[in-house]
Amino acid sequence: MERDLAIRLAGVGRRYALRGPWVLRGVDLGIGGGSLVRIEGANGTGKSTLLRLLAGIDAPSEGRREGRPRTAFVPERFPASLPFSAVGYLTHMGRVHGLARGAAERSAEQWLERFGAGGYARTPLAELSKGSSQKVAVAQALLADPELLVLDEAWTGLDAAARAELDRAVAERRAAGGAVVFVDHDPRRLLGATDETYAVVGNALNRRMGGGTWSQEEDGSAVLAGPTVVIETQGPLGAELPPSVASAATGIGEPTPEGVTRLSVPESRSDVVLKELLTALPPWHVVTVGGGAGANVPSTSASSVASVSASVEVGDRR
Ligand SMILES: Nc1ncnc2c1ncn2[C@@H]1O[C@H](COP(=O)(O)OP(=O)(O)OP(=O)(O)O)[C@@H](O)[C@H]1O
Repeated sequence: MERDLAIRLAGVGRRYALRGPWVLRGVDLGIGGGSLVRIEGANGTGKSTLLRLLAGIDAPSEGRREGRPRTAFVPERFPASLPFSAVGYLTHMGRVHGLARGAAERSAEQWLERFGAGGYARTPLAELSKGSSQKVAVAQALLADPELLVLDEAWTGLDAAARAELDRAVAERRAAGGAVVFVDHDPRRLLGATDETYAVVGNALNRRMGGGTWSQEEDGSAVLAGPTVVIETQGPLGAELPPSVASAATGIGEPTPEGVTRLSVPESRSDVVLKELLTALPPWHVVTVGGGAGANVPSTSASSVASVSASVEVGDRR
């Protein structure tokens, strides 16, 4: 494994029953030390499944998790009925993470203070409000300085001050060389700081590149506003996508064994992307062009792409 990678999933698949449907398949994901990675996707696509695999609290049905960083996880649902006080639970977790008792107690109290929950330190977990138990869930993950911090909707339920404190804690972890992977329903969460964004689509993980305007659906899920176009394209054997195409795409699928790559592109940029593909040296073959989320364009076969191809002038080549 490369030295600077905190963790890698290699060819990972997960399904919950023998011969059941694959929730995830063929996931290759390397997370570098110090990086901040966002995972997104519609409800039920497998984001939490992916985070549990990264955190090592669930095992892949196929493929491997490589690397053994000291890992902490904030689950989507915190088991608030555990028979502990807040500080008792955190001290216990500190010891599980390898801290001595005194250090665990000090760290527990400091993190509760930081999240504005110092006043609840002696309160039984079962008596805490939802927001206060979320503070304990977050403190639990931070108290042992993890090398890999995995956050599943960790901001949900926190008040504004605690959300800002968690943002600061994420920045501190990264500054110390730790990697942070997160899922959050708010598309603006850590927006300027995120190094990479991946979307779970189908049962695959697509790296999302380029811009796009995010909006929020009524159910709280995030969607890319504006129509998108799906382009299937086949390049010369082993060729990388032209960089201008990669940066314009909002989603890039893993190539099929035949070398066909599926791209999601904002409709407003699809003409430019098609032109870039067709004028690349050597050119990429456009297999299909079709409507993605909210797209106005009907699915078309490659033959109708000829009109785009015909309008491309070689002089435009960059
Ligand atoms: N322990 C489990 N046993 C059986 N099926 C499961 C289990 N955990 C998740 N699944 C199934 O796997 C699929 C993906 O679930 P997962 O919770 O990973 O999605 P998600 O993208 O995090 O969803 P959400 O956005 O709603 O939180 C769903 O169909 C879910 O029912």
